[in-house]
Amino acid sequence: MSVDATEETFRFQAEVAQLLDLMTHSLYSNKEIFLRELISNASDAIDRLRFERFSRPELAEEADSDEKLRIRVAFDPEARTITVSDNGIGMSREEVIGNIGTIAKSGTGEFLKKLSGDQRGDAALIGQFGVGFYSAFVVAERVVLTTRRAGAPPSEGVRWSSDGKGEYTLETVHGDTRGTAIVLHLREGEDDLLNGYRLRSVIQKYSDHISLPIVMASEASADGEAADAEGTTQKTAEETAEETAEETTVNRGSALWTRPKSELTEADYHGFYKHVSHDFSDPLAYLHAKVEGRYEYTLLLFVPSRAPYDLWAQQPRQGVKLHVQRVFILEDSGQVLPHYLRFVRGVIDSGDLPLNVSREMMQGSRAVDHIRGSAVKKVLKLLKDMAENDAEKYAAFWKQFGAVLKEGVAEDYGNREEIAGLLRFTSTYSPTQEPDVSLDDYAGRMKDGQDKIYYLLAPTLSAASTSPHLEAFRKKGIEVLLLGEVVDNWVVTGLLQEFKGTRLQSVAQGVPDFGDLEDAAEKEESERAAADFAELLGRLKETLNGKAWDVRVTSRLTTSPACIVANEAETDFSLAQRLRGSGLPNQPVLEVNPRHPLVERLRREQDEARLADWAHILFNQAALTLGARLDDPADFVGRLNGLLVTLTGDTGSTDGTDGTDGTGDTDGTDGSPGHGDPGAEPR
Ligand SMILES: Nc1ncnc2c1ncn2[C@@H]1O[C@H](COP(=O)(O)OP(=O)(O)OP(=O)(O)O)[C@@H](O)[C@H]1O
Repeated sequence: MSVDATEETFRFQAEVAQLLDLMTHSLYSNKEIFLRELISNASDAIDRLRFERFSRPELAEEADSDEKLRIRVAFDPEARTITVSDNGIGMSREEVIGNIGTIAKSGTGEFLKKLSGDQRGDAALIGQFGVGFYSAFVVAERVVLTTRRAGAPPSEGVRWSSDGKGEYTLETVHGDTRGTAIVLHLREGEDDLLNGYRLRSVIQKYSDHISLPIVMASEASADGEAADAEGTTQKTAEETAEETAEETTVNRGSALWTRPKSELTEADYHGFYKHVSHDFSDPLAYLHAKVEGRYEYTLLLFVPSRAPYDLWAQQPRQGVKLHVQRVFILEDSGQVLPHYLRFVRGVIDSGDLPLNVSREMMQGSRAVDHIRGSAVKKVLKLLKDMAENDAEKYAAFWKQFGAVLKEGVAEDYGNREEIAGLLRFTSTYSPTQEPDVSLDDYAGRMKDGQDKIYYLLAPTLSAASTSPHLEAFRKKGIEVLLLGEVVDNWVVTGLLQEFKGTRLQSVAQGVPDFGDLEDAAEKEESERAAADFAELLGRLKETLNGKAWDVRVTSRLTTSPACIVANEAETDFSLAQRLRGSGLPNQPVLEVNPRHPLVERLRREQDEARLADWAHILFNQAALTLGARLDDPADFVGRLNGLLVTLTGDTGSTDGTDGTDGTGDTDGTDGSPGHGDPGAEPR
């Protein structure tokens, strides 16, 4: 290629510079993966070329009759370079600027924040993020990429060059051939890579499953024999015939998912997973199914062992690649697998779709509907089998993806029951906060006479597990599911009001209903307490007018004086709270425990102002136990301090019995307690 005089210098996007720096340090112990990454990109580039040829026939004209789409790996011991080239789609100048030297992935900022500087942890994270092209700098001190876009004239070749230190140069060059060549000028001390045997074995280890041929120049037969003696590569007769005298295909080169399961080892599947997912770790589970009948398709789907970095990003990448007759067509963006299975990676290959299928066409396609239905069922079955046969593995899955799977209860009505069976919760029976209870577990150990599945929603699991609402349930030994994730609201309130015929009931909504678990004596006691406390309740209600919709006595508390619950007709308070963003239900009800000494004492409180202080303090305390925010924290503190000073009796001026507030308050303007706090403003 001849060089054009115009050379421009650009700076890397700040994130790229940061990532490059981290990458070169944290990936060093696994430096060979640069080859896997560059081959993977080359393979994607050829896939894209094949796909574009369907919609742009003029690109097809470019192809020679004997054109062989391939990836080539070469090395030059003299120049100390390794070159990875492909005859795929190539890049225009704009594409080079947009793709190389820029990170266009959503969630990059958050991802970078997670990096700690700890080498091992960062290496795993970076692997998950997808190191891609930049991994070349782990072994290279300079990388030169030369490319020409398919369909572009030879005069529009582009050369990108950088030492990875913050800047790169671009120049226009004469590009004789379509595609991309990446030349790595190795760092000092990396000469062990300049070895055909080594490169072949790295390719076979990481890239054997790439469905395109990866070719290398044939070396002295000893080298070739050594590679074959590894026994990892068996070529088809066709492939062997295609090889030139100078070049041999190093990998097997057939689409892995088309091969019979019996031929494939776990290592084959794991290697392929790393290619499709750009993940470093092995998958947690996978399924490989060839379906024949009305529609014919192959599924090779993986459940990763760790959540991808962008799982919660606005537009997370869906990781299933749709193929039609082995040709890559597009990455699923929700047409094939639903959003709640967005963590699944893999390949779906269909023989029933046209090669020029577009996202729009997929929407109305019966074949796609059928494949989707079957793929979802198979993934749910895979998870069910994992849950039944390997609880530890399933717990690991749940930790990473449980919150996403819960979305399925709302998103996938048809599979609601199956998904509900896969959910795991922490309950009052759990020894730790680990979610280890399924709805079936719960249903299986319900008490005689218990007819509901009880749950408590709270902003966090800790708030749920210490909530006063659980007191009576704990005393009666009734299990309660503790729900502390945002998505739990949607799981229980709207969509999963019952599980296999048993109703779900919040323990913080309406009047507690223990069904047959409440005996006659308890009922009688509750009724008597309601009558005995009627006057106090009326006074409290008046005081809390505008704050609490009602005040009533409850049997749900044993040790706490009060709690806040949602009104029967309301949605569960936790949902309301999150919708409003405040912390309390729209029309909360304050429930007081008639057996608590504080409540008992209040019944005798004659001083209306002091009663008002107690009422507000009880209300706000109850709000705090919900993990809610107080609307008026200063008022709460003022009232509380006022009462504390009264209780200590050490006011310096009064003993609290003279009708004043006993706070040492000197202005005496309203005579109400609560103003002894020097910081509190008058109400
Ligand atoms: N050989 C190539 N031919 C054509 N385009 C390429 C090639 N290599 C890289 N690219 C372009 O550069 C982009 C960035 O590559 P990079 O390897 O950094 O990330 P990626 O492949 O998109 O994702 P990942 O980081 O997960 O590997 C690619 O998406 C592709 O558009």
